[in-house]
Amino acid sequence: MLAFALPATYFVVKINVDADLMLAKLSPYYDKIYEPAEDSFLLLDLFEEIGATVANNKPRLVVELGTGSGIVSTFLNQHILKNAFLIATDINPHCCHAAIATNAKNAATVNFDSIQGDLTSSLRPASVDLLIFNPPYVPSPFVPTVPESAEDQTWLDLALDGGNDGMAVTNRLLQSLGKILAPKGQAYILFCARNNPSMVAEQFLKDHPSFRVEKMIERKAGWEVLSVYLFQNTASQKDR
Ligand SMILES: C[S@@+](CC[C@H](N)C(=O)[O-])C[C@H]1O[C@@H](n2cnc3c(N)ncnc32)[C@H](O)[C@@H]1O
Repeated sequence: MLAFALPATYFVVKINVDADLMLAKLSPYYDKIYEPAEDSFLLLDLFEEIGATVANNKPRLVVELGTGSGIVSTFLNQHILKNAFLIATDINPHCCHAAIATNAKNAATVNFDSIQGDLTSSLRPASVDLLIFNPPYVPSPFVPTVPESAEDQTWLDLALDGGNDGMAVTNRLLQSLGKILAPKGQAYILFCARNNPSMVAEQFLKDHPSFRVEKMIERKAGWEVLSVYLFQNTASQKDR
């Protein structure tokens, strides 16, 4: 079992990946960023299980989109991918600060940074070897508008509301995946059952014949069923 801690300024917390989570909500970020939850832990459990395989691929640039507290990318940095460069991105600036603090608390390495931005907009095409995204996946009437100032109180609304079918944000990523992944690059994307992930995967494969898609893990979380799918670019450098 792997132990993990978030910074004291954020949560006083020690997480055992399989079990306990104790939060003391004392932080400057509290109420502004997404607290680690069942979806975050599903990703940690998956990477704990397949960590050796992921590390064997020797990804050089690893990007977590929508990093929230930074728990997933810090976990990867600390336990799985010690030689990669990790970028934790989020549209919410408070998450970028929290992710840097979480990493500094746990891994204290220089191979980690954070960028505020919309999905992959700040990244070079064909540059990402490993991409991870736990998106706003909950079906909702609309996707909240992005606040104009850091002081706005509505940043957290962007964490869960995913618009129609909960797929508005994820669909935008899927449309850019073929462009942003490096040759042989991989993306691990989390879905809830209401996103209809098997249908999404089928349609994606029709549009992207050079990809392979596989369901990696699925778990009931309360009344929701969560899963993580791997989208693998099988095109090599030569094919591009
Ligand atoms: C469900 S939370 C996941 C947080 C964290 N990765 C975790 O697993 O605990 C979704 C995150 O995506 C971010 N987000 C929403 N829309 C985004 C966008 N267009 N670009 C980048 N990040 C976005 C939210 O701010 C939020 O931090």
